[in-house]
Amino acid sequence: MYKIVLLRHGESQWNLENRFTGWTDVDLTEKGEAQAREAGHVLAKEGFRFDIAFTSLQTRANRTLNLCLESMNLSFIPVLKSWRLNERHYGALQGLDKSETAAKYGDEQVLVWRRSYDIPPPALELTDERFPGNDPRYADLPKDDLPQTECLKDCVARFLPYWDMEIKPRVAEGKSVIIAAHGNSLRSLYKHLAKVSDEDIIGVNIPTGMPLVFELNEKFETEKFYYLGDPEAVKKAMEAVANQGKAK
Ligand SMILES: O=C(O)[C@H](O)COP(=O)(O)O
Repeated sequence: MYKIVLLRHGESQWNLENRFTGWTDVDLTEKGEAQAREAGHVLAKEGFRFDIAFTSLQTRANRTLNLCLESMNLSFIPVLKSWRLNERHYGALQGLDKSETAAKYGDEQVLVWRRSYDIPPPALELTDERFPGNDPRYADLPKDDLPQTECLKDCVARFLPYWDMEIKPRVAEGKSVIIAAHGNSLRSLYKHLAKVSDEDIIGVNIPTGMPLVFELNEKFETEKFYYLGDPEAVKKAMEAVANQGKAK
């Protein structure tokens, strides 16, 4: 049996401000840092120990991973980073307040933009300063891979090849793996591992800083998955994420 851990970054500055973030590279708040350390403590207490870690090219996930590993005394393990684990690109919504956007366009429309499987938010213009082609960290990416917006289906399409080629083989050879990434990039992997339908994925919300464990059999089929931590706190945190996209 294999166990892998998925960890969404701790609270970011724009989580706190309730703004659409996507590929905007915001940092953690103090609470987010504390959540990352706490995730490490919980994992250590439950007997987890990692051989290798995977994360995105975004500061909030990178720092969450570092703080988590530090509190587990595992700062020395190899860390592989890829843009394929980045948050789903939120297109022209990036920077906007989620509740204000819901007040303007309606809760239903915002739910579609946030959670539907195949309807992307409005796209950025190529000339927009928020376009990732203007960010040197993506300079080596083929132009066609640079998103102007993404729906979850697009995110699945970029995440799964990385899972298959880089992460899964390490797990298969017996390495214990943690993946520190983002709400929607982790929903992509969640959808795949838990075999969630295109319709049902709309109801899946991943809270910040709470380790999510997947237990997989030899065929890489999910036997069970669960969050570590107090179930009531997890439930509340998931509801809070769902409510972020509603008008006040
Ligand atoms: O990109 C963002 O705004 C968040 O990281 C995830 O947001 P969501 O829960 O609104 O999809």
